[in-house]
Order: sequence, then C-alpha cells, then structure tokens
Amino acid sequence: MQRFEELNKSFINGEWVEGQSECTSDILNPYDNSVITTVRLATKKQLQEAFEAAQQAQKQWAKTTAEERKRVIRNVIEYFTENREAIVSLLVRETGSTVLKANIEIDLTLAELQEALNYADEINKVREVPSVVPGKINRIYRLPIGVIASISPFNFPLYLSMRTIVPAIALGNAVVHKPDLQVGLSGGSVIAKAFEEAGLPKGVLNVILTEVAEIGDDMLTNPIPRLISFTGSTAVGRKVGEIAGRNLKRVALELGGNSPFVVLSDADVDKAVEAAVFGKFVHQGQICMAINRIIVHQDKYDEFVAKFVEKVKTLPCGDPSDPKTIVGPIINERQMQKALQIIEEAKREGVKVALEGKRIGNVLTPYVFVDVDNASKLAQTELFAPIASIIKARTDEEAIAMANDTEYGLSAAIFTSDIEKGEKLALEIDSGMTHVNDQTVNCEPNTPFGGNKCSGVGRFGNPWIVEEFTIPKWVSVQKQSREYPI
Ligand SMILES: NC(=O)C1=CN([C@@H]2O[C@H](COP(=O)(O)OP(=O)(O)OC[C@H]3O[C@@H](n4cnc5c(N)ncnc54)[C@H](O)[C@@H]3O)[C@@H](O)[C@H]2O)C=CC1
Ligand SMILES: CCCCCC(=O)O
Repeated sequence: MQRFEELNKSFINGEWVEGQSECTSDILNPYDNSVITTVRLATKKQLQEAFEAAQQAQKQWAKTTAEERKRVIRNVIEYFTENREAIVSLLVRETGSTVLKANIEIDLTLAELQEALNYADEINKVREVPSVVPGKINRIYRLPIGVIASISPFNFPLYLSMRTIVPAIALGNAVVHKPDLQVGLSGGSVIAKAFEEAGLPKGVLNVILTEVAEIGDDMLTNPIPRLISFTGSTAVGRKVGEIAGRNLKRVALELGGNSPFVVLSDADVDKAVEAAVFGKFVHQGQICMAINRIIVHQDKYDEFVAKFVEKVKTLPCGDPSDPKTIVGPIINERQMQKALQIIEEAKREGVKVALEGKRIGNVLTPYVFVDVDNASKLAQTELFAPIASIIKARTDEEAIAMANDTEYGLSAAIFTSDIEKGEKLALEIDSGMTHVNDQTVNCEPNTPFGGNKCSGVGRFGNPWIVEEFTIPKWVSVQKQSREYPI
C-alpha cells in the first residue's frame, strides 16, 4: 500500500523530485505535533521548470480526445476508491480532520471527479451561428485557456485542490499546483500520485511543495499561466487579484466568509439547532462557508440559545482519529492564537459567555457568546474556529438586514416554516449561496459555488467552471469571395 509520507517531493514534468532549497519544513500532525514527514522546499528555479513543463505538455494535451481525458479521470476515480481508507487516515493525521470530515472530503472529491466526465466534451464542441456577411460561415470553438496556476488552503486541501485540478485537466489545460505546505501530502502529492497512476501524460499536472518565503510571488507573476485559481483568505486574494489584473490574467478567487445563519420568528427551533451545531462546529469551524453568525428572532431567542448550548455541551472533542470525535484540533499554533485572541478580546469587551470553552492541547472546545452586537468585531471577524456568536433580531426584516451587514457574501442560511418566504428572503441576501431550512456548509458539483463582495470572484461547479477554464474562439470562413465597399 502506498506510504504517502514518501511522497514528500514535488512532482515536476512527471518526476518526483527533491526540492533544491537549503530549507526544509516538517509536516506536523496538528493533534499531537508529531512529524509526519519532512519536505525539502522547491525553489524558484524548480517552479519555473514546472511552468515550462506545463506549457509544453498542454499543447499536446489540448489535442487529446474527450474519451482520452475521461479515461484518465475514471482511473483517478478508481485510485481514490481503492485508496479511500488510507487517504482518510492521511487527512486525519495531516489536517486534523475528524473521520466524519475526512469522509465528507473524499466524497466531495469523488463527486468533483465524476462531474468532470459530464463536461470533458465541451472543448470539442463547435457551434455554427449565422453571419450578416454573404457567404460567410461563423464557427464558435471552445478552447482550453492554457496553463492554470492553482493555490489551495489548509482546511479542505484534497477537495479544494481537486476542485481546480480536475476541471482544468478535463478541459484540456495543464496545471501547476501549490498546496499549503502544512497539508502538502493530502493537498498535492496524493493528487499527483493518483494522476500519475491514472496515466496522465507528464507535465500536464505539476505539484510544487514549497513555501511563499522560498518562491515569493512567482506563482502569481510568472507569465506562463493564463489564469490563477486561488482559494484562501481575502487578504491574499486581493493581492492575487491585483497582480493578475496588472498582468491581464484571469482569476478564480474563492475567499473568506462571514456566513449568517438566520432563525426567523416562525422557525422550528429544534431543527434549527441541529443544523446550526453542524454548520458551526464541523471541522472545528475551519470552513470558509461555516456559520460565522447566528441571528435569531427575539421570539425564538431564549429557546434557541438554551437548546443550542445544551447540544454543544455534548459534542465529543479531542483525538480526530476517534470516529466519535466531532471537534478536533486547530490546524496550527498561529490559528489557535488568533482564536484565543478573539475570545479574550470579546470577553474584555463584556460580551456575554453562554458556554465557556477551553484549550486542551491543540484542541479548543466550543465557546458560545450570546447577545452579540452585529456591528462588533466578534461578529464582523471570520472566526475559522469553534466559536459561536448568537445575535438577537427584533424582527425578521432586521434579521435579514443584519445578515447582509458584512463585507463578505459567501454562504447563508434561513430557517422558517414558510419556504416560499424563505426562498424570497434568500434572494435578498447578498451571498453566492443561500440555503433554506439547512445550514451554510453545502457544495455540490452541479451548482455555482462562489462568493459575492469580499468572498471572491467567479464560480466553480458545472457549467460555470467550463466558462472559467476555457476560452471561446470565433473562426469565420468565406465560402464565396467577399465584395468590399472600397
Ligand atoms: N472560499 C473558499 O472556498 C475558501 C476560502 N478559504 C479561506 O482561506 C482562509 C484560511 O486559509 P489560509 O491557508 O489561512 O489562507 P491563506 O490565504 O493564508 O493561504 C492560502 C494559500 O495561499 C498561499 N499563498 C499565500 N500567499 C501566497 C503568494 N504570494 N503566492 C502563492 N501562494 C500564496 C498559502 O501558502 C496557502 O497555500 C480563510 O480566510 C478562509 O475563509 C478557505 C477554504 C475555502
Ligand atoms: C464542505 C465543503 C467545504 C469547502 C471549502 C470551504 O468552504 O472552506
């Protein structure tokens, strides 16, 4: 069986290569800080080699038939299916995923691969449209965009990397991918191994294990990639957008969130509590779509708070390898300190604590703050931690207004017993995605995934991703000589 720890190298032009930097970095288990493997960082020169390999390989890959590309993708599906348990175990050890979350992530990854089979034909389709010019035939081709630079974060590293890589490859592009190094195996090497085993020609996928300190902005400034697909914080996303804009490159930006969970005056509180606990605490809240604010109509407020706290108290916290665990470790000390600072600041400002959590090693047990002011720093900060903020609304209209009062616009949820009203209000929330009588963490490969405002630019999901990762070309043919007016 593949020992993924041995894949601690970059994958460039079809070869597993040691980094050439003098620097190394340990990939740690976030739960117990044990060393999973050590990576010698790839250098700027090796990144350049990867882009040149991708540029070269893409020329031939663009000419493959849809069947050839689908064959490779089917083989990748088989690889993930056969190695599922080993990959679940790696996600638990390398990313702090609970067994529950790791299985969700594998299922999302498989769904993404399966959906790619439905649009791989798109780049072989030619559409004819009428012309106003006598004797002219207008043909519209959909071509691959070329080389795509892909960057992914630490929280859903396998799925969020595959969400760019497989659409890019299915549509005839080549990829240079940089995962967050702290999850470099599940965010990069496992994917490279799967495509290598699947028979993907060398150079079409390249995975670089390195740190920004080593390569600087070279992923963003290299002239070869025509599109930068970035999933991560809004702060870095702005930088990606600026550099891409200056260099006239396309971007796919999936950024931060402050997703509201709204409980209206006619909601079923028991069902709302069930949904809120999942959408807030799965993966310890380290999800861009995670519930970041809970906004409850005053008529339901006390009942919701009491039942929510009661259920949160029962959540098993601790070792993510225990299948019963729901709240596992925070990814690293920097993120832990950010969470503890948010908690201390809220307490200093006198925000009321309904449930006091605590740090146990690298695990932060749930905190619940109540009577939170929607304008407060606590409510306006992306928490990315097991911290719940509950806000009281006087009316349903005020609840929706508060939901919109954020610079972000990724996901949202509304609980109500009147689903027609719920869908109407869902359209009033300025977010890319809104879910009625569900929580905010949802993604499906045939729906538009993406954010408004500071949550990003562009949409993943079929068919939106086809537009993002291809380029239309107009070819006209004069079937009879054209007369010109001069
Ligand atoms: N909208 C979405 O689908 C998602 C958004 N996120 C957001 O990501 C953030 C948490 O993840 P983090 O890893 O802390 O985000 P981050 O923005 O610090 O890093 C994300 C990735 O960007 C890389 N990166 C940073 N600067 C770079 C540069 N100059 N050149 C090349 N790569 C660079 C990092 O190494 C990492 O791989 C949160 O804000 C969360 O909301 C996380 C998951 C999904
Ligand atoms: C459940 C899917 C999670 C997608 C990545 C995110 O929203 O952070």
